[in-house]
Amino acid sequence: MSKHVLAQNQYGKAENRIVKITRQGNDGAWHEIRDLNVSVALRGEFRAVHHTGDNGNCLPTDTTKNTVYAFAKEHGVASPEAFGILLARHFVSSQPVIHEAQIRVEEFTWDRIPVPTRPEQHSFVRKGQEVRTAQITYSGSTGQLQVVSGLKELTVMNSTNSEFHGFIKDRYTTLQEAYDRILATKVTARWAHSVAAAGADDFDWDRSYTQVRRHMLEAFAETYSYSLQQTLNAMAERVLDHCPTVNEVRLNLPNKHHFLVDLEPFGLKNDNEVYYAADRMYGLIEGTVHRDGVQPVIATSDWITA
Ligand SMILES: O=c1[nH]c(=O)c2[nH]c(=O)[nH]c2[nH]1
Repeated sequence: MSKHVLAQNQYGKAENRIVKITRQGNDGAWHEIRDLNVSVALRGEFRAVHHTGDNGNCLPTDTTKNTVYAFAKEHGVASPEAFGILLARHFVSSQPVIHEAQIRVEEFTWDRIPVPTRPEQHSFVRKGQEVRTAQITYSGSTGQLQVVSGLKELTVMNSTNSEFHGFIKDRYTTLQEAYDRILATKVTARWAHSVAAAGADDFDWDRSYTQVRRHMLEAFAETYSYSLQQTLNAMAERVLDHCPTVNEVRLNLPNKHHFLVDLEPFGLKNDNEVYYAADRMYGLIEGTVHRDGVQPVIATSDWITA
């Protein structure tokens, strides 16, 4: 007989990252997304589980994770509250030993990227302002002024129009070819200006920033992508094409992987609807694109994380 008392206890799978895509319209081209972080905590008759190693009352945390993904497919995600209520009720009503369930939901919200060439269907930018950056170097001896503008933490997603296949396969390759995947990245961008020191005071830096940001977002949204590398190049080229004072663009793009959840074990078909949003590890795609004949100046050695 133990002298100690097992007091409050709970368990479950925390931080299930889930992206649910709902396709609407006759052709399914209009996408709605819900991007959630769902944590499950179960409370109930778990004394034996702790004391004797008898797991007869233990619904595995792995099952609670599967339930979250399966429920997204079966019931959809009407709202964080509605989804949480469904899950909490399910755990308590389906297992007599579970007396209470607490579901915590964080929702990451997204705006649509306005695209001039088509309705805003499947391209999104995460809500919340990015961080704008600027690095200015002025040399007293040469009188040279170098301005590198930039931004970081601008998270974007295309919920379709992205493929990745035809890559090298060696004995360590397990990646399946993808013909319709989510493409998401958190953009770090820097661009160097050719504005001469004499003209720097009259230059409209705010307007320039807005233009570069818009062109990068439009290129991200409009590019039918066969790799994030191709999207990187398209974004940088679009800026160079439209912003004459920009000489060079460097982009650091972590590939924020979204993996299709296997719902077959639960008799459910996953038609590219329910994704697991992984935060680590991630592909990191980086590159500089500059005008021909221009010497690149932007550092390539920065430490970028997703
Ligand atoms: O767009 C991509 N580029 C890659 O180089 C790569 N590698 C990988 O595993 N997935 C992807 N996706």
